[in-house]
Amino acid sequence: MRSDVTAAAAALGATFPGVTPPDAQALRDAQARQRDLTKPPGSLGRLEDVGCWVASCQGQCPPRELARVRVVVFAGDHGIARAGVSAFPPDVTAQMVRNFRRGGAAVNAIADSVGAGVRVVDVAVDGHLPGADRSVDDDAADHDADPVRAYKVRAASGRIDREDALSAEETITAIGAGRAIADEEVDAGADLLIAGDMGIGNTTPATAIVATLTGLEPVVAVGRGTGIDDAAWMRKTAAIRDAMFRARHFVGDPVALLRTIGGADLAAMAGFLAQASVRRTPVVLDGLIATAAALVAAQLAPGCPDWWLAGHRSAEPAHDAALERLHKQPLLDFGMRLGEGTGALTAVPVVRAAVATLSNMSTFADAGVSGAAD
Ligand SMILES: Cc1cc2ncn([C@H]3O[C@H](COP(=O)(O)O)[C@@H](O)[C@H]3O)c2cc1C
Ligand SMILES: O=C(O)c1cccnc1
Repeated sequence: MRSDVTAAAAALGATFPGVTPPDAQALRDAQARQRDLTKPPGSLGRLEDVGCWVASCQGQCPPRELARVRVVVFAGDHGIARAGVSAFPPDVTAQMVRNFRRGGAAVNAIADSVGAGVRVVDVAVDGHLPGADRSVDDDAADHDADPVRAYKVRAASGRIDREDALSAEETITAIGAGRAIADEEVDAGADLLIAGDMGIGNTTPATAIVATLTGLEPVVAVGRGTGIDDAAWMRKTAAIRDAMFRARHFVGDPVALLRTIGGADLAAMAGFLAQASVRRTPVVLDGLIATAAALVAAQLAPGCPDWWLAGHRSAEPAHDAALERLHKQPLLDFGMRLGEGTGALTAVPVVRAAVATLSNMSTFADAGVSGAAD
């Protein structure tokens, strides 16, 4: 039976109001201020662009220091994981959710180091897998009242090479869940949002979505995920080929794409990323999973990519294609391939440096420093 929360999420639906662009006047003010600061014009390189982007998102120059950076980790299992496409067993998803809650995952460590908050949402974790570690849920005394499960759509999305990931109703509920979560975060004062992922097998639907939307051949798009061997890579490539065939008519239909070859986590992330833009809140994109969801969100709510910055370039080949399609140049290129929001979080200090320089440096006039010779 549906909870009040998921019914409310479904009511939000997949039809988005228009996305308004970041503030053009604040952008011009920021660009002018960059020229007045005590440095040769342009000498801070892309840091200057990032600072200007934050100012335009905030609608003010100089921009405010980021006070509440939040990462929401969308956890969900995928039926395709049973096809041997990952180096790890599906049980790891639920086990990692427990690890996130205890603060022991990479996302927790990096978030702590950059002063960000982490929220985990179980949208489709499978708690009943054969051989699953049942003890992972022991921490939650009352499962129904557990906030991590408030937006649960289903247990594991469908096996996308053979069946739809979601029903039509589940797809709308999942998109609405992501929207509701973005609303909650913005209402609680978030000034920078990150979508993270946790779900064994999730590079398979993410790659299938990116390849479908960018026209990539599966053999070019498929990466090693958690570190699969050649045999698993061949199984994964076949699964992605079959999934792409099932979705071939849905290149222009983002809701159908999420339903056929996405999943509840990807749908919720897409809703979250689109709604952040509706709410005029900047986002740093993470790796392949988040960027696959972003490509779909860009179809759901045209104009939302203006509110996004690419945090890093994942080692996954399909991530590059997705970034290119979004015209995004990533801030970092560290060979990271973890997800969870870790790549985006690692880029947060760069964003903070961009804001700090634009806000706190003196102008030539204030500091009594001579400008460039005529
Ligand atoms: C311990 C562990 C922690 C993770 N944190 C994120 N992922 C990431 O790796 C998985 C995707 O790769 P694939 O498609 O190959 O399964 C997802 O769980 C993703 O969130 C993890 C994976 C593991 C094993
Ligand atoms: O780029 C990502 O987000 C990614 C890559 C590998 C495994 N999990 C996530």
